[in-house]
Order: sequence, then structure tokens, then C-alpha cells
Amino acid sequence: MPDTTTSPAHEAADGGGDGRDPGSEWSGVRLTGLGVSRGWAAGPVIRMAGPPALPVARDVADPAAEVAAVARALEAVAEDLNRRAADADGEAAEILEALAMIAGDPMLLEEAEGRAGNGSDAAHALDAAFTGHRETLAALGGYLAERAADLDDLKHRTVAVALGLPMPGLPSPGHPYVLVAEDLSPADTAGLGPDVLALITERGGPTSHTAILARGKGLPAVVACKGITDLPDGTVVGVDGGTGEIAVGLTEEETARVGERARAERDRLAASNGPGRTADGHPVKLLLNIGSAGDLRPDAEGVGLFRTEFLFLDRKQAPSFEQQVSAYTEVFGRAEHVIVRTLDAGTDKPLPFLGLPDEPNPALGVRGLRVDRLLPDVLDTQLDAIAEAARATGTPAWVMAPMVTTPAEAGAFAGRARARGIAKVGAMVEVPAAALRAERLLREVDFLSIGTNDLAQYTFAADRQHPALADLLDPRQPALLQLIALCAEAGREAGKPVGVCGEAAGDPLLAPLLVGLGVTSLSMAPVCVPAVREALAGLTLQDCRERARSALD
Ligand SMILES: C=C(OP(=O)(O)O)C(=O)O
Ligand SMILES: [Mg+2]
Repeated sequence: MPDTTTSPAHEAADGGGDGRDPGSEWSGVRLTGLGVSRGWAAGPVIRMAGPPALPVARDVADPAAEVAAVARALEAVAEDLNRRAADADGEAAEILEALAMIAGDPMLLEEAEGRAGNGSDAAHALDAAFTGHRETLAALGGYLAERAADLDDLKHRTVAVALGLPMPGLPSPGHPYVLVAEDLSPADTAGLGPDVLALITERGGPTSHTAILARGKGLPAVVACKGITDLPDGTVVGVDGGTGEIAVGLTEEETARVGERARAERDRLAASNGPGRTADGHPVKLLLNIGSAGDLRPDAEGVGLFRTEFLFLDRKQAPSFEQQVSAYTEVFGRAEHVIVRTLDAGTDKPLPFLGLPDEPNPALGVRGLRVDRLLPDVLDTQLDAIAEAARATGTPAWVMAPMVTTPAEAGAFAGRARARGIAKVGAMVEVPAAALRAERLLREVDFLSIGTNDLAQYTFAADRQHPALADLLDPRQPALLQLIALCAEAGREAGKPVGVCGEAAGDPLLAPLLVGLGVTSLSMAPVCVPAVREALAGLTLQDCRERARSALD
């Protein structure tokens, strides 16, 4: 593999800066998707393989060769998992080691070898052996039944090896690469290692949680890119996460230039600092959207959205009170103002440990605060843990609930939070019903935070993950702006803060418009702060208001 890689991804490059688009200078074939996380990168693509399809059983001429192939496949999978475990730490390492042990289980080997010795080809022998073990575990119920999904994962890996296909799951080629996938789960995205330069998916939408996680990691990302999974592994591409342009077959010189541009842009934006304000000094708090303490930045004005569910995405067991206290304490100890959002599970953010039932229409089902209807203990434990972390650090906790729909829900949530001594209680506005009743909501809570990602999804009845509906989800749509204006007006009358924490807040073209509508803070991925600060500093409050007025028209 020639050394054609560059890694601006981890340098928090932002493509918005000097107005030049390095993509416009790239030669060769182009593919286009939706740019969802700005920054540039160049390097060889590697596709994330899906589970292998089991072909029709072969006639076996040499059973001994199949027996040997079975053993080799199990060994290769165990070795790969152990290698990954050595590179990981904490819980991830423990999970990988446990999986490696299952792959090395002598009973499994004996079962699969027995089938291969009796005339099955290696892939079918492995498939049958894993399926048998899975059924046994599922029948035992409880914790062991939960391990059944692990066996499916191992089965897919070993069968892929036996068929000579790449193992499914995140690749670990040992060099930097651009990750290409049909789609990625939030857990896959959260687990991306430092060798991933950028990610490109064939499906996905601009406000999907995969896009949000990529932005949080400062990783250039393009979604809804048709044809990207047809590229052979190793093809060198240039990625512009701002425009969504992918240049295929970049030259070495072009690759090097991408790295230089990204570095220069990073340096330029790093020079911007200080609190958010317009040219005439109107203050607008610029806050961070984080998923863990690792996303914090020292120069920020605080955290406007701590997505606590991102801490627990791939867990099979509910996090304990103590584990939560420790995670929240880590953040409270390092930031003075933190708004914690209680767990927002469901639809595109599955939390397996909750064991929520499958639903025909999950985005309209039991998600966010509604999970409390089925599992009230989960919210109680989380509020206890937040209150304890606040006490331990002396940081006054601000807490808000996702997917609040009615003032009664807001009031009930506020009552439970206040009973624990939580300083400020808020509601997210993500459902049009909540925006329409913002004034009533503010009788129950101390602040509102507008989640434009979901508010757009529910206002326009357009799935936020749907690549073909991005135009409907555009937050410039007057209907959405009108709902935001209603909330801001209610906040002004009540004398209570109303912020925006959806992805719109981090867009330097939209941020002034939101300020013009009257919102008091903008919370965004850390990588977006410098460009938004710069955009606000170039306009007066009156300019912002005029932009808002013409957008509403
Ligand atoms: C901030 C929001 O919440 P999330 O993206 O996590 O659903 C939103 O919906 O805008
Ligand atoms: Mg939301």
C-alpha cells in the first residue's frame, strides 16, 4: 500500500473557512452525496462488509480439508478479536476478549468439526454449530439469552472466513483509511478508531445520529452517496465533508494538498476565541453538544446538550447508578455550565439494555421521555445520579428531557427533577405540539432547548435519516422557523432562556437567523464553534433580525 494517506480528520478541519473548495480542483471521477461533517481527507477506501450470505451447500470431496478449514476459521476469528482487544481498553476490551473466548470454545470446535467430518462443507458446518449453540442459550433465558446475539456475530465472522470473504464489522487494516459502508449504526460510529480518516455511507440522512457522532469526532463525513460501495477496496478518494463531493482516484500530489489545506484551515479557526456575540455586542452563548467528557473543549462557554445515551450505546446491561455518577462527574468537573439531557432512546438510537419492544412505527412510538411510561426506574436512577454528580462537584445541574410533547409531561418531569434538588429543569422542543404550547411549557420549566433535528422531522413528516427527503428537512423552511420564533417569543415574555441545540445551530449561515428569531444560545458540535462565532461577529443584531424576517417571508 503506497503511503497516500493524510489525516486532517483528527485535526478538526472545517471546510467553511476561506471559501475555497479544494474539491473543485480535484481531477477524475466524482461521486456526490450529502456532506454532513465538514473537513477534508484523502486516503484509500475500505468497505465495511455486511454478514455473508450462505451459499447452497457444496458436495464435499475431502472431509478432512473441511475439518481443517473449520478449525482455521475459528482460530482466525479468535486471533482477530484478541488483537482488537489488545488495542482497546475498558469495557470494549473485555467484550472483545469474551467473544474471542467463545470463538475458542472447544465444544463449538468439536461440534463444527463433527459436522464437517460427516460431509458438510466448512461454512455450513460452522453455521449449523453456531445456530445450535444459539438456540441452547436462547432457551436458557435471562442473561444467557442476551448472549445469543454475540453468537450470531461470531457465526457471521467465521462463516465469512470459511468462504474467503472479509469479516463483517469495522475493518482494522493497520493503516489509515476512509471507511465506506452501506450504513453505520451509532454504536459502529462511536467505536471508530483513530485510523479512520473519514466516513462515507451509501444511505443515511443529514441529521441521523451517525452524522452527529461523526461531527462530534471532527471526522469528515458524507452520507447518501450513491455508488460509493461499488468502489474496490484500496481506491484512493478525496472527501469533502462540506460539499459532499468525493473525488475517485486522487493523485499523490492532490492527496498531499488536501492535508495542507486542512491544516491551514484548522490553524485559522483555532485563532478565533472568546464568547459569542454579534458585531454590536449582543451576547449569544455558544455551547457544546457532547456525548462524553472527551468531547469537551477548554475555551467553550459550557455544554448545551450532553447526549447521555451516547455513553451507553453498545451496552447490553443497564448502567448502574455508580457508573452514571462517575460519567456525569467527569463532565461536571470540567465544565461550569452543563445541560444534561436524560436518556433519549428509541428509533435511530437503540439502547439494547432497555429491551424496548419492537414497534411498527418507532419514530412515533415509545422514545425519549416516553420510555418512562414503560420503565420509570430508568429515569429515577438517572436523575439520582445527575443530582449526586452535581453535589459531588458543586456544579449546579441543568437537566432537560427529550421528546416532551405536552405541558403536563414537562410538569411531571420537572417535579421529579426538582424533588432531587436539581437546579434548573428544562424541556426539549422537538415535537410541533410542544412548540405551539411553548408559553405553557415555560410555566412548568426553567428553560427550553429546541431540537431542530427532530422538530424538522415531525413538522415535515420526513424521516430524518431519509436521504431523499433532505430538502424537506432543511431548517430554513419557514414553517420550522415560525415554530422556533414562537418558542423564542414565549421565552422573551417569561424571561427564560430558549436555545437551539439541533444541528442547525452549528451552521454559520443559519446561526445568525436563529439569533434574529430571538434564541438566546446556540449549542453545537465543538468543531462548529469557531465558524459560528465568526459569522455572528460579522453581523449586528439588527442584521440578524432582518435575515430572520426575510427567511420567514
Ligand atoms: C438535538 C436534538 O436531539 P437528537 O439529535 O439527539 O435527537 C434534535 O432532535 O435536534
Ligand atoms: Mg432529538
